[in-house]
Amino acid sequence: MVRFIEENITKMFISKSEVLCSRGNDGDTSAATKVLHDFQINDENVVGGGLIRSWVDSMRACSPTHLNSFNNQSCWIEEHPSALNMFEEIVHESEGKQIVMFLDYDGTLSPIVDDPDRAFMSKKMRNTVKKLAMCFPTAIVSGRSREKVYGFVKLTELYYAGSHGMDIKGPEKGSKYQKKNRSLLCQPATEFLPVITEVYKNLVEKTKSIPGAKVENNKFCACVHFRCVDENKWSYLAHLVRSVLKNYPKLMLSQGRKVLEIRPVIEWDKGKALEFLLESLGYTNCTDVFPIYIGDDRTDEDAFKILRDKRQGLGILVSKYAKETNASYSLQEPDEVMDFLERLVEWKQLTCGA
Ligand SMILES: O=P(O)(O)OC[C@H]1O[C@H](O[C@H]2O[C@H](CO)[C@@H](O)[C@H](O)[C@H]2O)[C@H](O)[C@@H](O)[C@@H]1O
Repeated sequence: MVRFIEENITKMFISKSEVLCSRGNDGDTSAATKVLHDFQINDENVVGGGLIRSWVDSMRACSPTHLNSFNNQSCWIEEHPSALNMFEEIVHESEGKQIVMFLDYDGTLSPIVDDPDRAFMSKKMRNTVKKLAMCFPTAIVSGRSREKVYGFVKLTELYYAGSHGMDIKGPEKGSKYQKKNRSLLCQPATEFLPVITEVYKNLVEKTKSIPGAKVENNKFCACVHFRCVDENKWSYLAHLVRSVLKNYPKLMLSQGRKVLEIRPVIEWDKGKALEFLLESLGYTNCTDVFPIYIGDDRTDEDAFKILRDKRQGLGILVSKYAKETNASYSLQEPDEVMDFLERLVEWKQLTCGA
């Protein structure tokens, strides 16, 4: 009986009543109840089971091995053409406007790797971003803590928006695009710092028995990595995460690339960070600004949507596969991002002598 429950809970395809009704010959209800308690399955979580299944299904669906089933690839490319192929059209559209660059980090400037602590960007990419920042105001917008993403990028002349935009800092004094020589800092979620620290510790404790699971403290948010966890255990891990989150009504869960993100329930995201940065740069309600946002993940969609809704600038999704997106263009991988950024630098130098 206990084995039956464990096997089925791991798959998350059963409800509490199904477990209790399907008592085996052993009739071991107390053991069943204990296992249910250990896994914290209750009616609320059974309802949440649908949510967990949908997270896990969409995480699976985003794996390259499953991706071919989404839509028609050639149709998607027609709708979201390569930003490299459309380069001339893009720069033509930006004519007479100030380009402002927004770059996501993981999967955009650095390739996706198993170990999040080793997601290094290449020297070539760093050099390209450095040149880019000489031509246009440039911001890195990442789910990671600002300090951590700065540790990877190591360029002082950029704006950094860490923790999904909840921790924004301007470039150091003397940088070309530093506005009015004043330092810039925006941290709309400071009151959540203690709770994030606490939930991070609880998640580490709760998930430590799952081989490959990794919890990352991203300062104003946290995340649980699924990438190195056996796919058969994804539902169980998602369930554990949800059971911890149940005790934190002011935190919410969202999904990224083989990761569940834990964030404060505040109206702030990468889209708001983009708006804040444009405002700080003096481009509120301006028609002569052309923001370009490049990102690969669901959290980047908030920024793509702002640009689409405002009909301002454009979003570029980094993906080899067809995905639902608010971006207008696509690039397949970080190497293509680098080529696109290089072309922008060359174009700027040719046309304006940056
Ligand atoms: O906004 P981003 O800069 O894209 O950050 C989002 C998350 O990126 C990192 O996780 C992702 O990249 C890892 C390294 O390649 C990969 O192992 C993981 O599966 C991806 O989800 C980062 O570790 C997270 O903290 C960020 O939230």
